[in-house]
Amino acid sequence: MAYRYVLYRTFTSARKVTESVSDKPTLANLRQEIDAIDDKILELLNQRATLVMQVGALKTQTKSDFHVPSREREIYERLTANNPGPFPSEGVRGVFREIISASLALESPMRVAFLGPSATFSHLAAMQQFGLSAELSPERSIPAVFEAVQKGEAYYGLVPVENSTEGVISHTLDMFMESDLKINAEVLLEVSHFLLSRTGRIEDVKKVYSHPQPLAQCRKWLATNLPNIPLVDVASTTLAAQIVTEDYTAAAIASEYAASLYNLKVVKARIEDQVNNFTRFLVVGRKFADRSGDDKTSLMFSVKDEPGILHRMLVPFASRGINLTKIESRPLKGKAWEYIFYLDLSGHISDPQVAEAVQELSSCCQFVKVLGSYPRAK
Ligand SMILES: C=C(O[C@@H]1C=C(C(=O)O)C=C[C@H]1O)C(=O)O
Repeated sequence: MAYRYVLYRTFTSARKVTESVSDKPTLANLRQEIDAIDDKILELLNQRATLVMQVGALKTQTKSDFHVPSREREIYERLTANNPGPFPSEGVRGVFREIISASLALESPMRVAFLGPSATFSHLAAMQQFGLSAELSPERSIPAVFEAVQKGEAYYGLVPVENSTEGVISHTLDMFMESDLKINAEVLLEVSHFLLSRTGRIEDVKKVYSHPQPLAQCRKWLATNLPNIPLVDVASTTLAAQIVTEDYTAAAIASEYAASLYNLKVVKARIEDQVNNFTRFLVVGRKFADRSGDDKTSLMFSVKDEPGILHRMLVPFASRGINLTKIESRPLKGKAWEYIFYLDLSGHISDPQVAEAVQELSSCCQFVKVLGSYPRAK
């Protein structure tokens, strides 16, 4: 019923405006109306920017951080929940992400280090999370991303942590052994691979370049559609795209964004063997993130080697009904057969139940480190 009402309201109000211009809507009339609405949107955006600048001035006086992800999350949630349509809610989030990104840049462009080079999936994830007004800076390695944040050269760092088909990226998890940076957000990105070339014609392809992971994820498609064509491993999908710009007989497996960046044509879209291929990225910063109301907490700990320890380390969570969303173990360097555990759970470290469970866990651990509490990615 609500949906019908919305449709009725949308069409009746649109009709009224149309009638005021002409009885019969023409392309020119409709565009005139759109222009008038765009002018209003622009006026409102400027009113909003003035308020954001006032907030910035207040925050400078109180020496508080300008960027507040929990407030941004609240804005996205409220607007998508209240959106009557037909404008899609996914679009609402995208539009407001850019509005907020541009508002933050009014203060000073926010610098975010990511695992480069440009046009890789980490770059796409950084754009998805921070919008186009953030200053996105590619780094050569995962440790270099952490270092840029540690030194204050970047406000945040973004690194991949796991892929739904290839599993965990252990290099990122290992970084938390030495680094005290905190996880401030997680980003989920659907990974889709595109076959790109200069001509866009499959019959011209005599060689395929890519990073070993996309080559592995597209193995079946390649064997069926390009049998006997040499596959060449290179350091990144971006490098593959760059090589292809100079060779008409080569193709690269890379992102759709790489096609627009390097002016390549799409030979075939979405060639991954497994649909629903997602990569999860972590955003790291120097401080803990505030509670957003729907958060996850990541912990890292090592336990004493004794009977029943695996059971004991889970009891503090099970007894409080805390949901564990992931558990991973990694060998403790320099200590054969001793392990570090990584655990993700539902809730924020400021929730009394979560804080108590972590406290109880420490009684059976050699050490516990809270890596961060952050909004759950949707
Ligand atoms: C304006 C604020 O500061 C920043 C900008 C925001 C915005 O454009 O809405 C939201 C949160 C902050 O990252 C605020 O905290 O309200």
